[in-house]
Amino acid sequence: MKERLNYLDFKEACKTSLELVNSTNKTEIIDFIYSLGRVASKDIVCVKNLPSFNNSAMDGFAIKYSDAGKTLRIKDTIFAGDKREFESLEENECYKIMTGAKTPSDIDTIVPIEFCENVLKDSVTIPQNIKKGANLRLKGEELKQGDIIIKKGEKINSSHIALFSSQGLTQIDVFKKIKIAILSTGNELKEPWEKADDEEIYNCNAFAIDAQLKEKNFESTYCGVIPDSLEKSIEFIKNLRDFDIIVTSGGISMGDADFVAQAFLKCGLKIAYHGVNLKPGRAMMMGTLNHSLVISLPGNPLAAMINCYLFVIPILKKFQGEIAFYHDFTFALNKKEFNVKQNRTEAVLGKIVNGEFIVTRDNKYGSGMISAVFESNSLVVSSGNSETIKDNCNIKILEFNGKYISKKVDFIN
Ligand SMILES: Nc1nc2c(c(=O)[nH]1)N[C@H]1C(S)=C(S)[C@@H](COP(=O)(O)OP(=O)(O)OC[C@H]3O[C@@H](n4cnc5c(N)ncnc54)[C@H](O)[C@@H]3O)O[C@H]1N2
Ligand code: MOO
Repeated sequence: MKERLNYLDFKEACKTSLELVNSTNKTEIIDFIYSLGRVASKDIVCVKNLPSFNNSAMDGFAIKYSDAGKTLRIKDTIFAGDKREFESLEENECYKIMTGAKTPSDIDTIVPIEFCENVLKDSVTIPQNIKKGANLRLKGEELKQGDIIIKKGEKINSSHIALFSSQGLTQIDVFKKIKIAILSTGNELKEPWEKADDEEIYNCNAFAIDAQLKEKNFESTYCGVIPDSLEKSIEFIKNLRDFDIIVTSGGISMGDADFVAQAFLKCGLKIAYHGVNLKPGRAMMMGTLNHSLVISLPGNPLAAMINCYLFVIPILKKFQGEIAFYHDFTFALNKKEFNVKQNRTEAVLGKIVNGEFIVTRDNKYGSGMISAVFESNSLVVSSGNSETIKDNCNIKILEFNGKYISKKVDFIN
């Protein structure tokens, strides 16, 4: 008789998976315009005060507050980019000034042009009711030299790129992209560009996994289908040495053609676990092979996609050097009661709309289905301690587009 998989508790499997992973230490310096989505490998600090000189926030008049309510002589006009040093103002004098222009050192207030009266070529009447210090942007008020713009391990987003440009920082230290191989298994598979007859199915897992990884900024290489034979599988695996992470799907369960675990073992895999007490997604294996991490997902597409989301994304984030790699959850009101398995962690698909969660197809779908994932945008993970998830109560939800955080939180209901 075949040995039953030794199922690991879901929480234990999540913990073990992440413990197997160390952040990559390979770094490179890249041009800032290509740094979007990459992970900073060093703290990057502000090198130029922001702003780097006192300047006007409005088109208007630069005055001394003590001259409010008076008609003032316009001494000169200052434009953005003007590098001249301006003389101190006498009483009853002001400068006309444009947005972004450097302010003379003795002025303390800017009055927008539309608030002034009698605006002539050489004089203007300033209203009485103005606020001292208004509309001035002060040197270093946003960021000072030495302030941290992005910390090591943070993912670079569009606001970081704005800051890099504002600093003239064109060379950014990032972690090198980790190398990920994606493999499928099964003689029944045809590639989407081949012709599949009724007894054959199209390979959907490889492309679903690749797309999920792309959504989170990872690049992967699709290496093809591992053949359903031990010898050929071993040969195939030997050619994957260059990859940091090898993600497979299928061939991991109890079938006579399920060679994946055996083939990896023959190649030297050290198994961390094989089987998780999770529905769907029980057939899951993880281990290390030389310098690579091997993650074997179930063949059933729905289970493969859910396990990719639950396990693979946090693992890759940690490997890539990100500090925020734990799933974060949100609360939502459960609209419809549904049944869950007892004594087994269950990941239930649903849709969260305006803060309300609606379970997909009353939680009655098979782990081979693809459309149930397509109809959903989130997951509820139940503990196995009760039979139902009641309606009209707040439950913890993992959104497919959810956030990742640096501190572990318990997202299980
Ligand atoms: N006796 C047992 N049988 C099964 C068990 C078990 O514990 N005892 N577990 C079941 C569960 S749960 C799952 S999940 C599957 C997982 O099996 P494998 O990971 O070995 O996957 P396969 O048998 O290779 O395939 C399962 C199913 O998925 C289809 N598949 C595989 N790869 C792809 C792909 N790239 N694209 C689309 N579809 C794919 C494959 O054709 C099968 O229909 O085992 C259960 N059985
Ligand atoms: O455990 Mo399987 O992974 O339900 O489909």
